[in-house]
Amino acid sequence: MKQGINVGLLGLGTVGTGVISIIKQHQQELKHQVGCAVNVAKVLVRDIDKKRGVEVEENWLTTDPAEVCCDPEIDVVIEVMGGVEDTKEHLANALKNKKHVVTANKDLMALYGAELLHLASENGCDLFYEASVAGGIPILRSLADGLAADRITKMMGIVNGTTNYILTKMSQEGSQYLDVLAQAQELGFAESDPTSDVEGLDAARKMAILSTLGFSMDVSLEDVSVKGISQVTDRDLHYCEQLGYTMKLIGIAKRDDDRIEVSVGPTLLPNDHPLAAVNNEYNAVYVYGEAVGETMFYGPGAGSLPTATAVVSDLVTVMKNMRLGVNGHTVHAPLHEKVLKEDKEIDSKYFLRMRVTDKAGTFSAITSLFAEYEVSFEKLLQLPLDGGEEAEVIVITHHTSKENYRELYERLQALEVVENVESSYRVEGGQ
Ligand SMILES: NC(=O)C1=CN([C@@H]2O[C@H](COP(=O)(O)OP(=O)(O)OC[C@H]3O[C@@H](n4cnc5c(N)ncnc54)[C@H](OP(=O)(O)O)[C@@H]3O)[C@@H](O)[C@H]2O)C=CC1
Ligand SMILES: N[C@@H](CC=O)C(=O)O
Ligand code: NA
Repeated sequence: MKQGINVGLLGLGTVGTGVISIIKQHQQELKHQVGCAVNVAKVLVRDIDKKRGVEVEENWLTTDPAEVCCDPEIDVVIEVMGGVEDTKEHLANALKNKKHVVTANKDLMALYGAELLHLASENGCDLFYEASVAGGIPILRSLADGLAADRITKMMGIVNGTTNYILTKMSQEGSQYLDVLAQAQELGFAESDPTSDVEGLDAARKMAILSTLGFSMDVSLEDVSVKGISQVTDRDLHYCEQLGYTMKLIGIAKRDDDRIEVSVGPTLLPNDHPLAAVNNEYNAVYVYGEAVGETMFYGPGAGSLPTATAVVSDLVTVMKNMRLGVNGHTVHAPLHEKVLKEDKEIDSKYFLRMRVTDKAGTFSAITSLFAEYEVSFEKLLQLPLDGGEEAEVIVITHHTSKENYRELYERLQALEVVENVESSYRVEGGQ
């Protein structure tokens, strides 16, 4: 093993700053674990003159990716810049130049993970991406190592810090959606374009990565049914509270007889459900294995130092592998062919909020339709709206298939007494 390991960074924003801080502050611990010093050699940024949140040494910064990805002195490239197509090219160059890669980039791994992992293997290099899912929680290594002997059947959790922060502040403090989103951006939780957070795409990418690893199937973003939180209103949250539920953006990946479903959407959880108590930018993932049963992983899902911890831990794994001479051996082709469930096989309970005409017969028209589709009510509320001519009906259904529910929903929208179905969310937990 040589005297020290040279690391090049692509990006020095929220996560990159945390990576440099940890490398500097934990140098003694790192050296103890891997037997040599960790040196930062080069850092790619867009703007060399920008003020940085950490002390930057002379000659570190560059705007030329080749100075990081092609420099023969650099052993490991840490990608914390984001982006997809150009970033993929930078990482492909790094791997072809025999550099190990650590990335926090779920957009990239959800789209090109398989291709990059094969390129890494071909070049005898490691490629690790723990920070890409649930920030500081060591969930990918738990699936790949700690639960490697088991057969995973379900993963369910909160995997986006920004939306959990927003929903927590809206529910608990009555904050306004746009104000809290701005706070999440300020705190460094949100993506550079927060649309991917609030529309559920970031969580969907993470669920695709989790399912690929957990189910050993090639699951892509297109396989994930996605709905975000941008349409969630104060009224929805008010009724959740009134009915004893908490709303969270939940990712669900389930396997039944080798047929899978993967989805992300605002979901009502009973207040005593463990995921209902996961607040702010914290994430949590339930993993069910046939042998182990239920396990739960909890921790900060976003933010500078928590995310950087995952990145630097991957770096430590690369360095331990270098010491043992076993880099580039982690890729496995998926064991199972991916088969997605049909909508008639996907089962759930639902919350519905409808604006209806407040007159005799409305209630019976609605209940008759539910009876026609054999969907029974778990909870039902009818409340007059201001003005007196309209009312709001809130329903929590018992279990039904996604296919049946979609048809019922369309028929409800078309009912003369229903002015509009204002919102509809999945409900998990309970009976
Ligand atoms: N923030 C978080 O909590 C988490 C983020 N991630 C992921 O980590 C990655 C980084 O996120 P984050 O640190 O928040 O992002 P930031 O926007 O804070 O930082 C991005 C950094 O990359 C540099 N950069 C971006 N594009 C280019 C480019 N084309 N050429 C050169 N430099 C570039 C920027 O340079 P400059 O500073 O000069 O503008 C900046 O230093 C993303 O993939 C994100 O999804 C993963 C988990 C958690
Ligand atoms: N924007 C992401 C950052 C971590 O992946 C989030 O909010 O979870
Ligand atoms: Na993680």
